[in-house]
This record gives sequence, structure tokens and C-alpha cells, in this order.
Amino acid sequence: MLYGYTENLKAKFLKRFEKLDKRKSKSTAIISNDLIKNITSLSYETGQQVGLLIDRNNTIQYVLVGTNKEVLIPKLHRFALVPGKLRGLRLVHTHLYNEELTDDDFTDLVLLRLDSVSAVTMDENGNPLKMHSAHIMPPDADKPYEVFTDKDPYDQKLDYLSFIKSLEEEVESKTKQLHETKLYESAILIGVYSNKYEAGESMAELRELAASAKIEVMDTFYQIKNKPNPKYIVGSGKLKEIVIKALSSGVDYLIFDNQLSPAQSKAVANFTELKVIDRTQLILDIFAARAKSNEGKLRVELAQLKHILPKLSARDDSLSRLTGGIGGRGPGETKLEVDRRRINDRIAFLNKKLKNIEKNRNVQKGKRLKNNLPIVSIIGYTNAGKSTLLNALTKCDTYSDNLMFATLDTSSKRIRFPRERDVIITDTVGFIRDLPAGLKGAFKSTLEELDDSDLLLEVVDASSYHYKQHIQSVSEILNELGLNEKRKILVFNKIDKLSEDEIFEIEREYPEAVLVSAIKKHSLDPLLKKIQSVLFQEGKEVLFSGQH
Ligand SMILES: Nc1nc2c(ncn2[C@@H]2O[C@H](COP(=O)(O)OP(=O)(O)OP(=O)(O)O)[C@@H](O)[C@H]2O)c(=O)[nH]1
Ligand SMILES: [Mg+2]
Repeated sequence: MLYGYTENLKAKFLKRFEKLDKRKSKSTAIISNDLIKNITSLSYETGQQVGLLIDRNNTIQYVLVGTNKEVLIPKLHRFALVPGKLRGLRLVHTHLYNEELTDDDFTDLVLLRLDSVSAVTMDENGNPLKMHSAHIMPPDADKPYEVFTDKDPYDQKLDYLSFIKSLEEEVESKTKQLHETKLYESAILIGVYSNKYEAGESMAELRELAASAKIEVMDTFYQIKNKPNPKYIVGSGKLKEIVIKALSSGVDYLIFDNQLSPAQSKAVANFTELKVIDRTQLILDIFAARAKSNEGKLRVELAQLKHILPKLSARDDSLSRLTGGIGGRGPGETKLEVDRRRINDRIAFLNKKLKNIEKNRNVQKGKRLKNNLPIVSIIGYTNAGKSTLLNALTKCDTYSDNLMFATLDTSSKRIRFPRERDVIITDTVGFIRDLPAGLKGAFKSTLEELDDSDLLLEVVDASSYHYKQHIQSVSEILNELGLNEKRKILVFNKIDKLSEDEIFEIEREYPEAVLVSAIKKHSLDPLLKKIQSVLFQEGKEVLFSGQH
């Protein structure tokens, strides 16, 4: 197939180019002498670069007509990439001037996983001078590619076809080894921020989210800019650098901290065959893995479908990478059959089911209100220790783990205070800043329950470097939910990890707060007293009588 800048070619050249197509290179070298002669003379006469994409059977699959500076490579869909393998196509092209392989050549080699890329240089009369070639290195090598030079292109020393076969075998077995020894999937994190402070904070959180999704972070890249690049979030040069790094270290995912628009997802997915997700999808994937109750699962699936729907406007081969989800936790391409109509049907079905569940809940709520027990809700940033505190307060085992979003379904427990006064105490899903809009809906049920709450315990991880931002984020979310007027006790948790100075600092700045360590039950007495005093006004009674 002829590809490239062919419009302005004179008829006699066009004919000669067409004659090259589907010809065979009759040699075990990279390219036969006859074909070298052909492409250098055509290149010399037209003043344009000429390239050939040759397959493993030595058949010319594409004849590339370039400018004087470059040849463009067509989309290689017909030559699908198999993980661990090379593309099965090599590129040989002319360089009009005596220049070695360019950055573009190396990028094509690595990004497209070509078998090899060669550039034949020419003298001023169009005679071939040298041939510079490069091939990919196996994943454990210390560099992504290796360069070698034929001083006389007409006398190539390498038995190329057997070389490339054994190289591929090595790449394949090393890739396999890498995946077998790797416990977790891995990712490179990418973000664009308006300042360094934001970059540090946001990247640290993304890192924790990745850990919660059991993803190993191999590297992070960020840029400080007023606005992300409209096409790829980062500039295309940076993205190239990142993808090359990812491919040479066997990384599975690129995770963007910035929300990817449907157009951006597609652009990045067309740029690289790595899996590409953004922060929202990462959170959704974590939610998908953790949701336990029927309702939780339905809500997560609904949010996932809504998140990917806009990205499914066109069928193309990038879709499988956008819908896959971490460890296949996404809704999955085959299940959806990538059909908008089917997704819309599924969304309608989920909405209906959830409506029914909600109806039932209202019935149950009615029952509980009759009991007339006060409700205390534990809220706070994810991983603050809410579930641990609930366990400690009620001395029972609710799932807690050092992962973000360990809790996705509310659980309610009863605690009994002196004088047989019972209280319902509920755990909630952790808050997080910039909660994706779809997720606010997904966990509406959890948050709606807060409406009925008589008292909020806002748990803060006092050992987190970012606890002040967490307090700020929680306050913003409470504001959005119209819950800022609720009675609230600020509970600083994990003080076992703090120094005396740090504890003093918090006590000074938040005199109304209670400091506890949920893993030390005896530290909870002041909190239990405060809950009683707020709910039953006991403190006031005591204070009142004490004054008299
Ligand atoms: N050192 C210390 N660790 C604590 C304390 N309280 C909780 N943790 C740990 O912090 C981690 C998170 O606790 P969880 O109770 O799961 O936190 P959570 O707020 O419910 O988290 P999500 O449900 O994910 O939002 C766990 O590893 C706990 O063991 C504490 O007082 N001291
Ligand atoms: Mg929890």
C-alpha cells in the first residue's frame, strides 16, 4: 500500500513507487541490495524521504512517501500488537542528509514496537553511504533500545531474520518473567497542577488511592501549568517521554490525576496502547472492588457506566483500554458489548432497582424513628479511622483496613449508655476532596441518612500531614449537603502517633475537640462523656447543679 505525500508526485515516480508495493526483499539481511538501490535513487530524484515497512516474510506492506525531513507511519491496525511481542514490521527509510537516527525514529521504534528502524544515508549523488539501525531491548535491559551501524549498506553483516526472531523470544520470556514476579499491577501517575504545593498534596493522595487499588506506583510525572494541555493533559513531548518509560519498565497503567474529557481519553488511548484511566475511574474501581451490599454494588456499577458512556460515542480499538478497569474491575467491554443502547438499557434497569431499594429503606426508616433512638453518625475523610472508632466504641468488628475507602456500605450499631439509654451509631463512607460528581450520586443514600442524624462525630486523622485540608474538604462537603448546622464533635484520632508538642498544638488550636486513639480503648472515655453530654444534656445538668 502506498502511503504519505503522494499528491504531487509526477506520474513516472508514482509508477515506480507502486511497483515497489508487495515486492519481496530477497535477502536474510534487513533489506536487499536491490531495494536499497531503489529507495535511494527514488529519494534522490524526488527530493523526498522514502520508507518501506517490511514484514517477517520479507514482503513490503507499505511504501511510505515522505517529505524531505520525515516519513509518516500509517495506523498499523492490521498488524495487531500482542503483549510481549514485537510488531512484526520493520521500517527502512532514507535520510536525505547524512544524519543518524532521529528522536522521531526512536519514538516510532519504541511506541509502535517495530521490529527495527533503519535509516540509509546518502551522499550528494544519491549513493547510499551508511545504514543506521535500532532495535528494542528486552524489558530488564538498562536502556530501551540499541543502535548499530552498517558502514556499507550493500554489505550487511547481520543475519537479520534469525536475529529478530531470537530477540523477540527474549523479549517475550523476559516480559513473562516480569509479570510472574510482579504481585501487583503497576502504574505511572501523571498530573498537571497550578502550583508546586497542590502538586505535592494531590500526587500524595493519588499515590494512596493507587495503593488502595493495589497498584504499584513505578513513577510519577507532573507539570506546573495554569491549564492542562487540551489534547493530552501534558504536552505531547512529555507524554512521549512517559510512554517510553512505561513501555521499557513494563508498566500496565497511566493514571491521570486530572479528569480526562472523553476527547482527551481517546487522544491518549490512540497515542499509546497502555491502559489509561483518571482519578475518578480509579476511585470507581476501588469502590467496585469493595462494595459489599447489593445496593452498594448497584450504585457503583451505575456510576461506572455513567462515567464511561460519554467515551463510547465512537467504536474504535481504544475502547477496550478505556473500559477495562483495574484488574478487570471495570464494567468490562464484553459484558457491555460496547453498545450505547445496551448501556442505556442497563442504566435504566439499575435506576429502577435502586428506586425500589430506596422505597424499602423509607419503610425501614419509619420503623426506626418509632424507636426514637438518637442517631450518631461517624463521618470524616477516608482512612481517618472511622470504622476502627466504631468498633472500639461498640466493641464489635466492622471491617477496617489501612486502605482508602475500606468502608463503602453504612453499618449501624447500637451502644448503650448508663441509665439504659441506647444510641444508634453509624459508620459512613469516607469523604474525599473533589468527589467525582457521579459518585456523589452513587453514595447519596449513605449521605442522605446523615439528615436524620442527631450528632456528627467528625473523625480527623491527626497523624496525617494534610489534616487541615481534610477538615476543610469535609466542611465543604457538609456544606454542599446542607449539614453544617448539625451538632458536631470534632474527634482527632491516631494521637498515639503524635509527639507531645503536636498534641499540644492541636489542643491549643481546636480547644473544643476531643483527642483519642481508636486503637486504645481507654482513651475513649472523654469522647463517650462528651457524646452523652451533647445528646442528653447531661453535662449541663451537672454543671448546673454544681454551680448551686
Ligand atoms: N496508629 C493508629 N492507627 C489507627 C487508629 N485508628 C485507626 N487506625 C488505622 O487507620 C487505618 C484506617 O482505619 P479505618 O477505621 O479503616 O478508617 P476509615 O476512616 O473507616 O476508612 P474508610 O472506611 O476507608 O473511609 C487502619 O489501618 C487502622 O488500623 C489510631 O488511633 N492509631
Ligand atoms: Mg471505614
